Amino acid sequence: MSGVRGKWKLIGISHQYETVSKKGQKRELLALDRVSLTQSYGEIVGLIGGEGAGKTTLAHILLDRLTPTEGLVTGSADRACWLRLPNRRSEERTGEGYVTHQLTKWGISRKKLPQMVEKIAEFAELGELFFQRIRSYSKAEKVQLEISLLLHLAPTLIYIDDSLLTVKEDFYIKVFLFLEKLKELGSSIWIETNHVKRIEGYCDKLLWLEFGQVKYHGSVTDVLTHYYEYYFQIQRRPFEQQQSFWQKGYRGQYLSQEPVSKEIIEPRRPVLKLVSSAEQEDMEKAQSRDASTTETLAMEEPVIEEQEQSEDRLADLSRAQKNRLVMKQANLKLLSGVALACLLVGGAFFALKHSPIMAGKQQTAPTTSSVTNSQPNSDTFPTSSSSAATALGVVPETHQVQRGETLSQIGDRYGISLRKLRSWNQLETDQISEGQVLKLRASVETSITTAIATPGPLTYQVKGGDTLLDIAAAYGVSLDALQAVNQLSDERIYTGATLRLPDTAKAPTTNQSSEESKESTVAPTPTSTPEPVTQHIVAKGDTLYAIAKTYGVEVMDLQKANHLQTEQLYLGQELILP
Ligand SMILES: Nc1ncnc2c1ncn2[C@@H]1O[C@H](COP(=O)(O)OP(=O)(O)OP(=O)(O)O)[C@@H](O)[C@H]1O
Repeated sequence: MSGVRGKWKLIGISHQYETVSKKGQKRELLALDRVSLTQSYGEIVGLIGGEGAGKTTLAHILLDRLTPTEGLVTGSADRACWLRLPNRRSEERTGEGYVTHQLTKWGISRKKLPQMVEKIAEFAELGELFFQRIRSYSKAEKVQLEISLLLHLAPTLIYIDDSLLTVKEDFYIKVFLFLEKLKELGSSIWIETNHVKRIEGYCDKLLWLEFGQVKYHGSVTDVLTHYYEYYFQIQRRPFEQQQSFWQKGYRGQYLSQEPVSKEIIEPRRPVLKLVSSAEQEDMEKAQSRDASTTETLAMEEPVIEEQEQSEDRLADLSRAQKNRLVMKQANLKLLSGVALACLLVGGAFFALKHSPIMAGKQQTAPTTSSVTNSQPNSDTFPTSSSSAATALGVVPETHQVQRGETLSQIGDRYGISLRKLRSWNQLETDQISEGQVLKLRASVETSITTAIATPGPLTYQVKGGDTLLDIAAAYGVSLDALQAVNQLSDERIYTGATLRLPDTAKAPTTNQSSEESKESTVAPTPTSTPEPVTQHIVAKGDTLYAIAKTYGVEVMDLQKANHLQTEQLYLGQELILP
């Protein structure tokens, strides 16, 4: 195999799945949300994050088995494969028969076959078992067979899942020693795991995903510092609060609460999937970031496993969702459109310049955007422009209407349905005027805060992603009370619907758990002066700036009071209000 140099570049990768509830309700689930990073070849990357964080989805995209709904992937892998156990049909073969069959499929010549089979058998440490049917193997033995085969194919991209953890310790170490050799040859190695401890010593980098978003990507030490701090903060809270916290994050991944029309279900056309080698070469040259040469970008269809992908996905879905409902993860939406664009444009600019598709899109620059927060990412692109962000599918928070623009044009530009645009901006018609600032995202917190800040009837207009529980918690009323005043028999609510708030509703505290809210139904009315608040618990979507604004304090004072060196916040973090 020839050595491979260069980098993977993932720019604004998003992926949506259509899910169907037991009641037949269709909803869009954002499994990956604007994932952007660069990752050098020749390194082992540990992919961590809770169940349903998007690891497998990302793997499918890297392996070119799935086209992301949005975003750009550049990378070079002329032999890509991942560790999957032999399927049922293959299990009828002997280890030897299976290995021979797979090697033949990969185009290994007849001459080389016997020698390679022998090497693989030796590495697999299966002894006589190698000549018996795979169906009699234990899971660990199947993994030993499969990983030995994969390693000897010397792939340029190898994706290893958690099943590697089932093998005995000495075999495990042997695999990593072999991976070190592959690294030297330039292979990209991605290892997915929910058991960080087992892999941390072997990885060069960690990529931590939570609810489809990149939390951190960088050195093992850096990422783990944040990773443990994050989980520690969550674990310190009472169990009910933890559950409510995970559930909230889980629900937040759904783009809509109501049945979606066909228009929304259909995935948006990806901006660009793989760029050609020439384009990538141009991009890298122009960036002067490295003098790497690029090889063919066509990722070969891995023939190692023959299982139907759809079957796997269904299994994954039920497992992930079940587990997550019990308790997992959190969603800290740290990336904003423009902050992300800042990371992207350096790399993106040249891709845009050299890609005819992107070049066309560059004309349509969003005119406004607002920064919420950015997130550390060790490999980032320099400076930004909003046009690049738009072209890459990175949507800013707002858009200022230009002369002659229509709502539908704006929707098309950002890939947002008219229905969502209307609902997020509380538009009764499609009439918009020049200079008007339109929201391009739904935000429970923002809308709740706005609602309470504006004197008027005690109502709340449901936004995409809201749940009844969130709204009840935010206003400090019980779920029952909210259901009762709105005569709701269940928790279903629809985007755009106007909900009455019980008279006991108080100023929103978005970080309140549902349990807390149930206990605090006796509260001042929204018109009365709220009690002085001394602390704020960081909730989803919070930024230091937004918190400071809400409480009428200076960002610097907030930082000082909480000894914060940066603007980085964590979900559940308790902030003292100066
Ligand atoms: N084919 C699919 N259709 C609908 N939803 C899906 C599909 N595949 C995955 N999902 C959902 O997308 C989200 C991300 O799933 P993914 O399998 O990528 O996560 P993961 O990090 O690999 O999780 P795990 O560690 O449980 O394997 C989950 O909520 C999952 O339920």
